[in-house]
Amino acid sequence: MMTLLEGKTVGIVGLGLIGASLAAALRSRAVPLRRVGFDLSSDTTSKALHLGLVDVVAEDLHTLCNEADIVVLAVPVLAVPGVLAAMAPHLLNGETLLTDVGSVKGSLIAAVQSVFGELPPWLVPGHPIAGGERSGVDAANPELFARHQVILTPHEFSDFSAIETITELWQSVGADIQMMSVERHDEVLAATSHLPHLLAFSLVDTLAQESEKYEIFHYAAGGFRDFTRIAASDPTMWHDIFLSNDKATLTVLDHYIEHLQGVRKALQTHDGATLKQIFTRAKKARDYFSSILEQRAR
Ligand SMILES: NC(=O)c1ccc[n+]([C@@H]2O[C@H](COP(=O)([O-])OP(=O)(O)OC[C@H]3O[C@@H](n4cnc5c(N)ncnc54)[C@H](O)[C@@H]3O)[C@@H](O)[C@H]2O)c1
Ligand SMILES: O=C(O)C(=O)C[C@]1(C(=O)O)C=C[C@@H](O)C=C1
Repeated sequence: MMTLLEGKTVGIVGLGLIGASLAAALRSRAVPLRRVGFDLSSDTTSKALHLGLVDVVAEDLHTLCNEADIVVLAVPVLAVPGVLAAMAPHLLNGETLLTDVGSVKGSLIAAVQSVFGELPPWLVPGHPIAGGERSGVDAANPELFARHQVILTPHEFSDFSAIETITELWQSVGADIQMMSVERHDEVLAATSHLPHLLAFSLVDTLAQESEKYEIFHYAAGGFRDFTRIAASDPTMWHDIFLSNDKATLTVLDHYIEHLQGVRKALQTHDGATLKQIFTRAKKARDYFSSILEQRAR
Protein backbone atom coordinates (compact mmCIF):
# COMPACT_ATOMS: atom_id res chain seq x y z
CA MET A 1 0.00 0.00 0.00
CA MET A 2 1.27 3.45 -0.92
CA THR A 3 1.23 5.79 2.07
CA LEU A 4 4.33 7.93 2.06
CA LEU A 5 2.99 10.41 -0.50
CA GLU A 6 -0.44 11.03 1.05
CA GLY A 7 -1.12 14.72 1.62
CA LYS A 8 2.33 15.84 0.44
CA THR A 9 3.31 18.35 -2.21
CA VAL A 10 5.70 17.63 -5.06
CA GLY A 11 7.50 20.57 -6.66
CA ILE A 12 8.63 19.90 -10.22
CA VAL A 13 11.33 22.19 -11.59
CA GLY A 14 11.30 22.02 -15.40
CA LEU A 15 7.99 21.17 -17.08
CA GLY A 16 9.35 19.70 -20.31
CA LEU A 17 8.92 16.15 -21.57
CA ILE A 18 9.99 14.45 -18.34
CA GLY A 19 8.73 16.93 -15.73
CA ALA A 20 5.36 17.39 -17.43
CA SER A 21 5.01 13.63 -18.03
CA LEU A 22 5.60 13.00 -14.33
CA ALA A 23 2.98 15.62 -13.47
CA ALA A 24 0.57 14.11 -16.02
CA ALA A 25 1.15 10.59 -14.71
CA LEU A 26 0.58 11.62 -11.08
CA ARG A 27 -2.65 13.27 -12.12
CA SER A 28 -3.96 10.48 -14.33
CA ARG A 29 -3.27 7.88 -11.62
CA ALA A 30 -4.84 10.10 -8.94
CA VAL A 31 -1.71 9.90 -6.78
CA PRO A 32 -2.54 11.89 -3.62
CA LEU A 33 0.13 14.53 -4.14
CA ARG A 34 -0.39 18.23 -4.73
CA ARG A 35 1.63 19.26 -7.80
CA VAL A 36 3.47 22.58 -7.91
CA GLY A 37 5.47 23.44 -11.01
CA PHE A 38 8.15 25.90 -12.02
CA ASP A 39 9.77 26.53 -15.40
CA LEU A 40 11.86 29.35 -16.86
CA SER A 41 9.42 29.56 -19.76
CA SER A 42 6.14 31.25 -18.90
CA ASP A 43 4.54 29.71 -22.02
CA THR A 44 5.37 26.30 -20.57
CA THR A 45 4.00 27.02 -17.10
CA SER A 46 0.80 28.51 -18.58
CA LYS A 47 0.28 25.38 -20.70
CA ALA A 48 0.99 23.05 -17.78
CA LEU A 49 -1.56 24.92 -15.65
CA HIS A 50 -4.10 25.14 -18.45
CA LEU A 51 -3.83 21.38 -19.13
CA GLY A 52 -4.24 20.68 -15.40
CA LEU A 53 -0.82 18.99 -15.20
CA VAL A 54 0.05 21.10 -12.16
CA ASP A 55 -2.28 22.46 -9.49
CA VAL A 56 -0.23 25.60 -9.03
CA VAL A 57 2.66 27.37 -10.72
CA ALA A 58 5.31 28.70 -8.33
CA GLU A 59 6.49 32.23 -9.06
CA ASP A 60 10.08 31.34 -8.26
CA LEU A 61 12.25 28.60 -6.81
CA HIS A 62 12.01 30.06 -3.32
CA THR A 63 8.20 29.67 -3.36
CA LEU A 64 8.45 26.19 -4.83
CA CYS A 65 10.85 25.04 -2.10
CA ASN A 66 8.64 26.52 0.62
CA GLU A 67 5.61 24.64 -0.67
CA ALA A 68 7.17 21.30 -1.61
CA ASP A 69 7.88 18.24 0.53
CA ILE A 70 9.61 16.63 -2.47
CA VAL A 71 11.47 18.60 -5.16
CA VAL A 72 12.09 16.91 -8.53
CA LEU A 73 14.70 18.57 -10.75
CA ALA A 74 13.70 17.98 -14.38
CA VAL A 75 15.90 20.49 -16.19
CA PRO A 76 18.75 19.88 -18.67
CA VAL A 77 21.81 18.48 -16.89
CA LEU A 78 23.93 21.63 -17.19
CA ALA A 79 21.12 23.81 -15.80
CA VAL A 80 21.23 21.84 -12.54
CA PRO A 81 24.11 23.69 -10.76
CA GLY A 82 22.39 27.09 -11.21
CA VAL A 83 19.03 25.77 -10.02
CA LEU A 84 20.64 24.08 -7.01
CA ALA A 85 22.52 27.23 -6.05
CA ALA A 86 19.28 29.25 -6.21
CA MET A 87 17.42 26.66 -4.11
CA ALA A 88 20.16 25.95 -1.56
CA PRO A 89 19.14 28.47 1.14
CA HIS A 90 15.60 27.07 1.04
CA LEU A 91 16.61 23.42 1.27
CA LEU A 92 19.03 23.64 4.14
CA ASN A 93 16.38 23.11 6.83
CA GLY A 94 16.37 19.46 5.68
CA GLU A 95 12.59 19.17 5.56
CA THR A 96 12.40 18.84 1.77
CA LEU A 97 13.48 15.74 -0.17
CA LEU A 98 15.44 16.34 -3.34
CA THR A 99 15.55 14.09 -6.36
CA ASP A 100 16.18 14.54 -10.08
CA VAL A 101 15.64 12.86 -13.44
CA GLY A 102 18.95 13.74 -15.12
CA SER A 103 20.56 11.37 -17.59
CA VAL A 104 23.98 11.71 -15.91
CA LYS A 105 24.46 11.12 -12.20
CA GLY A 106 28.15 11.96 -11.60
CA SER A 107 27.60 15.61 -12.57
CA LEU A 108 24.57 15.86 -10.25
CA ILE A 109 26.63 14.57 -7.33
CA ALA A 110 29.44 17.01 -8.18
CA ALA A 111 26.96 19.91 -8.35
CA VAL A 112 25.39 19.00 -4.99
CA GLN A 113 28.81 18.69 -3.36
CA SER A 114 29.91 22.03 -4.73
CA VAL A 115 26.73 23.82 -3.60
CA PHE A 116 26.21 22.11 -0.21
CA GLY A 117 29.79 21.05 0.59
CA GLU A 118 28.53 17.52 1.33
CA LEU A 119 25.93 14.96 0.27
CA PRO A 120 22.80 15.67 2.33
CA PRO A 121 20.65 12.76 3.65
CA TRP A 122 17.59 14.18 1.90
CA LEU A 123 19.11 13.68 -1.57
CA VAL A 124 18.10 10.62 -3.63
CA PRO A 125 19.19 11.02 -7.27
CA GLY A 126 17.11 9.26 -9.93
CA HIS A 127 16.85 8.64 -13.66
CA PRO A 128 13.78 7.33 -15.48
CA ILE A 129 14.92 5.15 -18.40
CA ALA A 130 12.06 6.36 -20.50
CA GLY A 131 11.72 9.27 -22.85
CA GLY A 132 11.61 10.11 -26.49
CA GLU A 133 12.93 12.35 -29.20
CA ARG A 134 10.24 14.97 -28.61
CA SER A 135 10.72 17.54 -25.90
CA GLY A 136 8.74 20.22 -24.10
CA VAL A 137 5.42 20.30 -22.29
CA ASP A 138 3.47 19.45 -25.47
CA ALA A 139 5.12 16.04 -25.53
CA ALA A 140 3.87 15.15 -22.01
CA ASN A 141 2.68 11.56 -21.78
CA PRO A 142 1.01 10.19 -18.61
CA GLU A 143 2.01 6.61 -19.52
CA LEU A 144 5.67 7.43 -20.23
CA PHE A 145 7.04 5.69 -17.13
CA ALA A 146 4.66 2.71 -16.98
CA ARG A 147 6.62 -0.59 -17.01
CA HIS A 148 9.87 1.35 -17.44
CA GLN A 149 12.78 1.33 -15.07
CA VAL A 150 13.84 4.19 -12.87
CA ILE A 151 17.39 3.94 -11.61
CA LEU A 152 17.99 5.45 -8.18
CA THR A 153 21.56 6.17 -7.10
CA PRO A 154 21.27 6.94 -3.38
CA HIS A 155 24.58 7.72 -1.67
CA GLU A 156 25.84 6.21 1.56
CA PHE A 157 24.26 8.96 3.70
CA SER A 158 20.86 9.03 1.93
CA ASP A 159 18.11 8.71 4.49
CA PHE A 160 16.27 5.38 4.30
CA SER A 161 12.84 7.03 4.48
CA ALA A 162 13.87 9.45 1.71
CA ILE A 163 14.78 6.47 -0.52
CA GLU A 164 11.43 4.84 0.31
CA THR A 165 9.51 8.01 -0.55
CA ILE A 166 11.23 8.50 -3.91
CA THR A 167 10.74 4.79 -4.65
CA GLU A 168 7.02 5.20 -3.96
CA LEU A 169 6.86 8.32 -6.12
CA TRP A 170 8.05 6.39 -9.19
CA GLN A 171 6.15 3.21 -8.39
CA SER A 172 2.98 5.29 -8.15
CA VAL A 173 3.36 6.14 -11.87
CA GLY A 174 3.95 2.52 -12.83
CA ALA A 175 7.76 2.38 -12.89
CA ASP A 176 10.08 -0.35 -11.59
CA ILE A 177 12.95 0.69 -9.37
CA GLN A 178 16.59 -0.36 -9.76
CA MET A 179 19.38 0.73 -7.42
CA MET A 180 22.83 1.42 -8.80
CA SER A 181 26.03 3.23 -7.94
CA VAL A 182 26.63 6.56 -9.66
CA GLU A 183 29.71 5.21 -11.46
CA ARG A 184 27.93 2.12 -12.77
CA HIS A 185 24.95 4.22 -13.87
CA ASP A 186 27.11 6.58 -15.92
CA GLU A 187 29.04 3.69 -17.52
CA VAL A 188 25.91 1.71 -18.40
CA LEU A 189 24.04 4.72 -19.80
CA ALA A 190 27.10 5.80 -21.80
CA ALA A 191 26.92 2.41 -23.53
CA THR A 192 23.18 1.92 -23.96
CA SER A 193 21.93 5.48 -24.44
CA HIS A 194 24.66 8.07 -24.94
CA LEU A 195 26.73 6.19 -27.56
CA PRO A 196 23.67 5.32 -29.71
CA HIS A 197 22.62 8.98 -29.68
CA LEU A 198 26.13 10.06 -30.67
CA LEU A 199 26.16 7.58 -33.56
CA ALA A 200 22.69 8.59 -34.76
CA PHE A 201 23.48 12.33 -34.66
CA SER A 202 26.79 11.73 -36.39
CA LEU A 203 25.40 9.49 -39.14
CA VAL A 204 22.54 11.85 -40.00
CA ASP A 205 24.92 14.83 -40.01
CA THR A 206 27.42 13.00 -42.24
CA LEU A 207 24.74 12.23 -44.84
CA ALA A 208 23.19 15.68 -44.55
CA GLN A 209 26.54 17.39 -45.15
CA GLU A 210 27.18 15.29 -48.22
CA SER A 211 23.77 15.59 -49.80
CA GLU A 212 22.51 18.63 -51.68
CA LYS A 213 19.23 19.82 -50.14
CA TYR A 214 18.90 16.57 -48.16
CA GLU A 215 18.08 14.83 -51.44
CA ILE A 216 19.41 11.48 -50.23
CA PHE A 217 16.75 11.22 -47.50
CA HIS A 218 14.06 10.76 -50.15
CA TYR A 219 15.43 7.27 -50.73
CA ALA A 220 15.62 6.25 -47.07
CA ALA A 221 12.96 4.12 -45.40
CA GLY A 222 12.39 1.93 -42.33
CA GLY A 223 15.97 0.92 -41.62
CA PHE A 224 17.19 4.50 -41.66
CA ARG A 225 14.13 5.65 -39.69
CA ASP A 226 14.66 3.06 -36.93
CA PHE A 227 18.39 3.71 -36.67
CA THR A 228 18.10 7.50 -36.61
CA ARG A 229 14.86 8.34 -34.74
CA ILE A 230 16.89 9.58 -31.79
CA ALA A 231 18.85 12.05 -33.96
CA ALA A 232 15.68 14.18 -33.78
CA SER A 233 16.25 14.61 -30.01
CA ASP A 234 16.83 17.98 -28.39
CA PRO A 235 20.35 19.31 -29.15
CA THR A 236 20.66 21.23 -25.85
CA MET A 237 19.73 18.23 -23.76
CA TRP A 238 22.29 16.04 -25.55
CA HIS A 239 25.01 18.69 -25.57
CA ASP A 240 24.61 18.78 -21.78
CA ILE A 241 24.65 14.98 -21.43
CA PHE A 242 27.79 14.47 -23.51
CA LEU A 243 29.73 17.24 -21.78
CA SER A 244 28.70 15.82 -18.40
CA ASN A 245 29.43 12.16 -19.19
CA ASP A 246 32.41 12.66 -21.49
CA LYS A 247 34.78 10.18 -19.83
CA ALA A 248 32.46 7.17 -19.85
CA THR A 249 31.24 8.04 -23.35
CA LEU A 250 34.80 8.34 -24.72
CA THR A 251 35.70 4.93 -23.25
CA VAL A 252 32.79 3.17 -24.91
CA LEU A 253 33.23 5.21 -28.12
CA ASP A 254 36.89 4.12 -28.40
CA HIS A 255 35.85 0.53 -27.83
CA TYR A 256 33.22 0.86 -30.55
CA ILE A 257 35.65 2.48 -33.02
CA GLU A 258 38.04 -0.43 -32.46
CA HIS A 259 35.24 -2.89 -33.19
CA LEU A 260 34.16 -0.93 -36.26
CA GLN A 261 37.76 -1.03 -37.56
CA GLY A 262 37.51 -4.81 -37.32
CA VAL A 263 34.26 -4.74 -39.31
CA ARG A 264 35.88 -2.45 -41.87
CA LYS A 265 38.86 -4.75 -42.26
CA ALA A 266 36.62 -7.78 -42.72
CA LEU A 267 34.70 -5.94 -45.42
CA GLN A 268 37.83 -4.70 -47.17
CA THR A 269 39.36 -8.18 -47.26
CA HIS A 270 36.06 -9.85 -48.17
CA ASP A 271 36.28 -11.87 -44.97
CA GLY A 272 32.69 -13.07 -45.13
CA ALA A 273 33.16 -15.57 -42.30
CA THR A 274 34.09 -12.81 -39.84
CA LEU A 275 31.24 -10.59 -41.02
CA LYS A 276 28.77 -13.44 -40.59
CA GLN A 277 30.14 -14.25 -37.15
CA ILE A 278 29.73 -10.63 -36.01
CA PHE A 279 26.21 -10.30 -37.45
CA THR A 280 25.15 -13.65 -35.94
CA ARG A 281 26.44 -12.69 -32.48
CA ALA A 282 24.73 -9.28 -32.77
CA LYS A 283 21.42 -10.79 -33.88
CA LYS A 284 21.44 -13.21 -30.92
CA ALA A 285 22.04 -10.30 -28.53
CA ARG A 286 19.40 -8.11 -30.21
CA ASP A 287 16.85 -10.97 -30.08
CA TYR A 288 17.57 -11.28 -26.37
CA PHE A 289 16.94 -7.54 -25.95
CA SER A 290 13.63 -7.91 -27.84
CA SER A 291 12.60 -10.63 -25.39
CA ILE A 292 13.34 -8.28 -22.48
CA LEU A 293 11.15 -5.61 -24.10
CA GLU A 294 8.34 -8.14 -24.63
CA GLN A 295 8.51 -9.28 -21.01
CA ARG A 296 8.34 -5.68 -19.81
CA ALA A 297 5.30 -4.96 -22.00
CA ARG A 298 3.32 -7.85 -20.45
N1 LIG B 1 14.10 13.32 -22.99
C1 LIG B 1 14.39 12.11 -22.52
O1 LIG B 1 14.25 11.11 -23.24
C2 LIG B 1 14.89 11.98 -21.11
C3 LIG B 1 14.74 10.75 -20.47
C4 LIG B 1 15.19 10.63 -19.15
C5 LIG B 1 15.77 11.71 -18.52
N2 LIG B 1 15.91 12.88 -19.18
C6 LIG B 1 16.50 14.01 -18.45
O2 LIG B 1 15.43 14.80 -18.00
C7 LIG B 1 15.83 16.17 -17.93
C8 LIG B 1 14.80 17.00 -18.69
O3 LIG B 1 14.73 16.54 -20.02
P1 LIG B 1 13.45 16.79 -20.91
O4 LIG B 1 13.51 15.81 -22.02
O5 LIG B 1 12.24 16.90 -20.06
O6 LIG B 1 13.83 18.22 -21.50
P2 LIG B 1 12.84 19.35 -22.07
O7 LIG B 1 13.67 20.21 -22.94
O8 LIG B 1 11.60 18.73 -22.65
O9 LIG B 1 12.41 20.14 -20.76
C9 LIG B 1 13.29 20.87 -19.97
C10 LIG B 1 12.50 22.00 -19.34
O10 LIG B 1 13.35 22.63 -18.37
C11 LIG B 1 13.13 24.05 -18.49
N3 LIG B 1 14.31 24.71 -17.94
C12 LIG B 1 15.54 24.81 -18.49
N4 LIG B 1 16.36 25.47 -17.65
C13 LIG B 1 15.63 25.77 -16.55
C14 LIG B 1 15.92 26.42 -15.33
N5 LIG B 1 17.14 26.91 -15.07
N6 LIG B 1 14.92 26.58 -14.42
C15 LIG B 1 13.69 26.09 -14.67
N7 LIG B 1 13.35 25.46 -15.83
C16 LIG B 1 14.33 25.29 -16.74
C17 LIG B 1 12.88 24.30 -19.95
O11 LIG B 1 12.20 25.52 -20.15
C18 LIG B 1 12.06 23.07 -20.34
O12 LIG B 1 10.67 23.31 -20.17
C19 LIG B 1 17.23 16.24 -18.51
O13 LIG B 1 18.15 16.32 -17.47
C20 LIG B 1 17.40 14.93 -19.25
O14 LIG B 1 18.74 14.51 -19.23
C21 LIG B 1 15.46 13.06 -20.45
O1 LIG C 1 13.52 6.76 -26.40
C1 LIG C 1 14.21 7.75 -26.57
O2 LIG C 1 14.11 8.45 -27.55
C2 LIG C 1 15.20 8.15 -25.59
O3 LIG C 1 16.03 8.91 -25.97
C3 LIG C 1 15.12 7.75 -24.19
C4 LIG C 1 16.43 7.59 -23.48
C5 LIG C 1 17.17 6.41 -24.11
O4 LIG C 1 18.27 6.57 -24.60
O5 LIG C 1 16.63 5.30 -24.06
C6 LIG C 1 17.23 8.83 -23.59
C7 LIG C 1 17.80 9.45 -22.56
C8 LIG C 1 17.44 9.15 -21.21
O6 LIG C 1 18.29 9.58 -20.26
C9 LIG C 1 16.73 7.92 -21.03
C10 LIG C 1 16.14 7.31 -22.07
